[in-house]
Amino acid sequence: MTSQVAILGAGVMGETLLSGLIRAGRRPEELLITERREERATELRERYGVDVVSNVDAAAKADTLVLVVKPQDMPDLLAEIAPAVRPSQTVVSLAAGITTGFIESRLPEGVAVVRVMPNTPALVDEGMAAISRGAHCDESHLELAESLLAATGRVIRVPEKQQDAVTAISGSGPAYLFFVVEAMIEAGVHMGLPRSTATELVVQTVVGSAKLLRETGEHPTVLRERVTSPGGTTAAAVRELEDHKVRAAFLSAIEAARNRSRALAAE
Ligand SMILES: NC(=O)C1=CN([C@@H]2O[C@H](COP(=O)(O)OP(=O)(O)OC[C@H]3O[C@@H](n4cnc5c(N)ncnc54)[C@H](O)[C@@H]3O)[C@@H](O)[C@H]2O)C=CC1
Ligand SMILES: O=C(O)[C@@H]1CCC=N1
Repeated sequence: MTSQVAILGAGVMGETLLSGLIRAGRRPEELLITERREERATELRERYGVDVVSNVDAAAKADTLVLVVKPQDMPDLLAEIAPAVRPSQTVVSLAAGITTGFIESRLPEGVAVVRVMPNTPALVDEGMAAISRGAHCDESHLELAESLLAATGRVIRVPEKQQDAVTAISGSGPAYLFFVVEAMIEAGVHMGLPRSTATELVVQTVVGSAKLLRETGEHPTVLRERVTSPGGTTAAAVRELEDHKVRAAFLSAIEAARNRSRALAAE
């Protein structure tokens, strides 16, 4: 029998993982999904050729259970699957804020739980995921989680106490960058550029800058200084950003995300 992976909750992140696993060569027969919304289940069954089953059937059949429901839906999902879960299975949770202890305490004793924080660039195989071990994990469980996430990008291991900060940085991070992109496009439109021109300029600038950061390994300050000619345009812009406390706003925003992650398990 083939080793099966079930994705429980196939919304944005569940589909991101599902599509990545299929791109990486997993056969639809090796995958199962569960989804509360019927029209969404039909859509994914047609798009990927995977079986859609109930949560209990997924828990009974699959070797690996990947939990991708919202943190607020996690208690009900765990209560539903707990009677079918066995200690030979591995449970991988992608939910923000939900600790391995929270999951372990609601499943049979001894089940290995791995906590993961992924992000949406996984959809184009440029994801960043951080994984942490629960109380009953050994190296094989971490490697299993790594092999799932490596299908869609990079994976690092972090102690679980860092996961709320990771969530605030790389989990939510794409949204901050899209926010900056929106603002830059808007600025171009304000100055009279056609929206399509502004969009092309901004998107390629973001992609190019990301590539420059990664490929040179230079510190961002050094790269920024290279763009900033004395008395020039960039210096004028950066001064405005500092005057408007954009750096401080990022610090507060990311701390707010970290605090929200901490609070989610208590809801
Ligand atoms: N969207 C993102 O960028 C990221 C999301 N996450 C985490 O992934 C999880 C899911 O987030 P999204 O995909 O954005 O939310 P979503 O709302 O798009 O997906 C959740 C899906 O789970 C389904 N669902 C809820 N309860 C269910 C149940 N009992 N049985 C079966 N299906 C059920 C819903 O119908 C929905 O399709 C969250 O815990 C979130 O913290 C983590 C990192 C990034
Ligand atoms: O906004 C959220 O709660 C989820 C977790 C990280 C990204 N999206």
